[in-house]
Amino acid sequence: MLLADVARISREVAGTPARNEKTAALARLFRDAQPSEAPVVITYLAGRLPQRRIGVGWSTLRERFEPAAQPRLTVLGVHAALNRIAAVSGKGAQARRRDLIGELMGAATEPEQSFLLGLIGGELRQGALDALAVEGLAAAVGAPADDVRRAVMLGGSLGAVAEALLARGPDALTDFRLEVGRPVLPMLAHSAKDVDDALDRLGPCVLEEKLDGIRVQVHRDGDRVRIFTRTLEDITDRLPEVVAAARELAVDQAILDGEVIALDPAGRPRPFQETASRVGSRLDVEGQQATLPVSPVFFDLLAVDGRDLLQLATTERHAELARIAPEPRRVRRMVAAEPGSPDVRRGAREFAVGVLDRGHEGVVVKALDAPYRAGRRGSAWLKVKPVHTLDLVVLGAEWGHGRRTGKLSNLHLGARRPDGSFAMLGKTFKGLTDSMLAWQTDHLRSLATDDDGFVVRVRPELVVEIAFDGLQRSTRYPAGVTLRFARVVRFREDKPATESDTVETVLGLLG
Ligand SMILES: Nc1ncnc2c1ncn2[C@@H]1O[C@H](COP(=O)(O)OP(=O)(O)OP(=O)(O)O)[C@@H](O)[C@H]1O
Repeated sequence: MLLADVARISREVAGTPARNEKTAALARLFRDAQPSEAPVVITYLAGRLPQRRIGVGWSTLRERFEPAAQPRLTVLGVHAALNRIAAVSGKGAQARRRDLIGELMGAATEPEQSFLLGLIGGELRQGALDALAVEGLAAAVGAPADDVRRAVMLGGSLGAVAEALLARGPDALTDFRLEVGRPVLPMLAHSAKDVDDALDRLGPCVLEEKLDGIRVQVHRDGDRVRIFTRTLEDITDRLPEVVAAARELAVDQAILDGEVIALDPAGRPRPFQETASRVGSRLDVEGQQATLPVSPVFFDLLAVDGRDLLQLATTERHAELARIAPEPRRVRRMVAAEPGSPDVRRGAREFAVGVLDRGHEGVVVKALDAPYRAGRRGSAWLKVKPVHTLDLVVLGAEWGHGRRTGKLSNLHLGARRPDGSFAMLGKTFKGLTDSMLAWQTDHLRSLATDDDGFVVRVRPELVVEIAFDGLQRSTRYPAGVTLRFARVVRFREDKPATESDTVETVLGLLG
């Protein structure tokens, strides 16, 4: 398949507001794709690079390259070229990368050049593309879209499902079952205003402490244990104590959902940043384990000894979890089977206060009869936190002055639009400690697409959690609102930009 075909369909999809036209265009493209091309085509359409980063900076991308007259670049050829660029390292790497980009751009026509530049610079991102691609793929192979969606959820990757479907048709869907060792996307929560609001919306439910750690999915098969993050990254080697804890469970095979968290000797949580840096680090694991051990605390069980529990009700899954995991390895919970009763409501409020007193973040309230909806932000789980924060995406940062000279400081913050682009909501440098400033300067430089000496624009990938005192209407910002007294709480490296808060959520807070 030619890159030109992908670039053309990408423009068509972005250019029409009609969902059925978008899906039809994608279906046409998939019908023409070879199975092995599908995973790359899908990431390109979503505006992502399979290599994630290729180490090419904005100064190279800004250069003009003479375009080719005829389209002849193939998708797999471009993929291989970008792999070569990503692999360049050592002395003279910049110049070598520039040469390779020059070769690639020189072989591209003008529309292909602008597609490639958008792709490498992160400007083509289309957040909703994966959902559309599922529908396009289903239409291309004649399979029900729901079945394709479920296969993606259980297979962990749209690319793998697409490749199998294009190779073998709808029969391939039976390959994608819940399997120990293969992670699935976790179920996510919506927000509720307070405990009463959550009880009203859910009916019979269970309240659980919301631990402020890092979400993990732990797979155990005999002695083999694997640990995955919420973005399905394998972090087993970083957490030997979690592996050991999983081996102690009274079970042979299981998939567990939970949180890892660093606790002090009294069982109170240590600051989130400590847990996050421990989980994020591959260096000196043994030393770190000695100084900052983390504990897994589980709240769900997806499979046990060959049985898939996803369709079972919360109550039944929790009963199975209680059977295999001892109490300290499970979150504390309180069942509210009759949420209409004043006593139960009072008890629920007291439970939430007790959770905060123990230093945790809030509660997650879950409907008792709900199945586990992997990969979905379902309305069966509602989180209640006393401090409202937003997870926004860094769009750029300004060079600091005075004490902050040479550091990237004032952050430009964006909320996600339905089409995957971002609307800037405001700026802040409040709440940033010296070590956060140093970290963000390094990190944002690696995402830079432009630097005019005042503002560095970056690929919209870094999520930051922002506290604020309220919203105010503003004609200066595109969504018509800005944040009052915004301050950075922490970086959310565990959260992809596609799951950051949306403009709709922000406008909903205006009341
Ligand atoms: N008992 C619990 N049940 C479910 N999730 C929990 C629980 N305790 C802590 N968590 C964490 O809270 C998150 C639930 O909120 P959500 O699904 O919206 O993810 P999030 O956007 O990362 O949320 P937040 O930023 O509030 O942690 C989970 O991803 C998980 O990491």
